[in-house]
Amino acid sequence: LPRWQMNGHKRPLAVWTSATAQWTLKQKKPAELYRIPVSRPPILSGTSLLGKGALSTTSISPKEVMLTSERYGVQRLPFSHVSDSDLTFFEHLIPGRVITDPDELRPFNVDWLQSVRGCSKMLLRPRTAAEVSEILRYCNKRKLAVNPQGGNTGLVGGSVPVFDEIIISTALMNQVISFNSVSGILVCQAGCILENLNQYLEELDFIMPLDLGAKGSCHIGGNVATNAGGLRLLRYGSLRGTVLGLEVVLADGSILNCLASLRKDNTGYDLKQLFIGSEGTLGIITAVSILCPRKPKSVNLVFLGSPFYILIETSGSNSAHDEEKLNNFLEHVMASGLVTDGTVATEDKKIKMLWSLRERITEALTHDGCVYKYDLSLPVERLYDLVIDTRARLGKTAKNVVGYGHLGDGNLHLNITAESYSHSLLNAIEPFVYEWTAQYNGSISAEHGLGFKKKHYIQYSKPQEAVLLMQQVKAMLDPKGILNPYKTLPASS
Ligand SMILES: O=C(O)CC[C@@H](O)C(=O)O
Ligand SMILES: [Zn+2]
Repeated sequence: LPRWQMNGHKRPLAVWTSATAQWTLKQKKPAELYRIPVSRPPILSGTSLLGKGALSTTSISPKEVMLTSERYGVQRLPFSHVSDSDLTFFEHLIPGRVITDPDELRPFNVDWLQSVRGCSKMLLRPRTAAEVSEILRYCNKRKLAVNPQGGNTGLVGGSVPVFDEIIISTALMNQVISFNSVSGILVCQAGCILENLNQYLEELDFIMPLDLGAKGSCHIGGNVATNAGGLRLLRYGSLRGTVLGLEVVLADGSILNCLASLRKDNTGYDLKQLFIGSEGTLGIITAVSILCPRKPKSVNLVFLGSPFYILIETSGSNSAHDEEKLNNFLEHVMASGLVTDGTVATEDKKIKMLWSLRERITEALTHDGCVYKYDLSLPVERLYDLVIDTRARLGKTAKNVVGYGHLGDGNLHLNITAESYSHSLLNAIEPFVYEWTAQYNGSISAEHGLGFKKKHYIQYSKPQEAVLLMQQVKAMLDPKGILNPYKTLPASS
């Protein structure tokens, strides 16, 4: 018999507040008030990913990750090399915020998955858009390549340098600029950590419109730059809808202030959309204006099982009404035999516990060995077929082939594990997975971006004309190609 655990415990209603909290750069620092541990713990013991808001302590990896340039055989483009006079310039511009110590630099050169590694010799920690502007103006003149970096939680190798690009960290740009509790519009700097922003908003009876497993480390600027999807997309829509404005520093150092806080604005091209999802290749996002929903007064989470497990969260304003609707749904799916078991949670602690089962799958997979990740948009009815076909194709050459994701969004996370990295396994997976996806007009990157690892496969999801136009836009905005090179787009032929 199904074991329904209908939890009767009700949480108190959130306290209404009409106060408009105005934060300025000179006021309290929310990111400091809400400093919390990172959600994604280190993969290898001894490798620290702590302290993205502050510099990590020295960490020694027991097994050094192979250099990206060696593993993938990439040639360095003819950018300048950082010289002593460059160092003097940056130390004068942002004293005490130029990192050159190799031990301190190590975690910023390696991605969270420990799958790609660059060899940057310099990390800069600006606090303001004006400082980012000075940095880029100088780098552009000197033809020094840069790698913008937020929380370094990306999964496609987009957030770490490929060679010796200068890392520009957003970590110290962590101030809330303003929040309007009538409109729900938050304006903040790019380096605010997603979870800190959510906690800040919850106290004001609002929430962030996005939520990710990496929330404890990822920065809102990085979320926007990669157009991160996550766990609330089905409910609140993508960042392409909720982001109302951006402040961006362009390759030549000019500051594009499109930080509008308007729900409607039809004056010309919507330039902010160019930077959403551009992965730091067109400009560095320094501030974000984002529309935040009210904190729901009633939340229900159901964890259901048949051949698959599924988590469904409902959020609304009337718990009696919400529970009645949910119970009708549950009776229906149970009676039809679609669902054989499950549990319902309304209590905060249990909701968090159930969500952590879902949020920590990525981390769990890293314990199974080397992980090959695919993030695909497919027609929902085809979603799992790819897992079955991949399993059949790879046979024993893979350890595990698993599929999970965001069913409501038609987004499959296909993950293949093996004892160690091998070119031959990679060649058995790619382009098979991309061809499979393209035959159903899917997308080869639903929400993770193309970064370094997927840039050569863009043509499986975009026509040649679109790729060409993207390359032209890139050449116009960044003629010297200094912004996050080797990422997102294949080199123009
Ligand atoms: O690790 C993955 O493949 C997916 C990561 C993330 O997008 C998730 O939905 O948990
Ligand atoms: Zn996901």
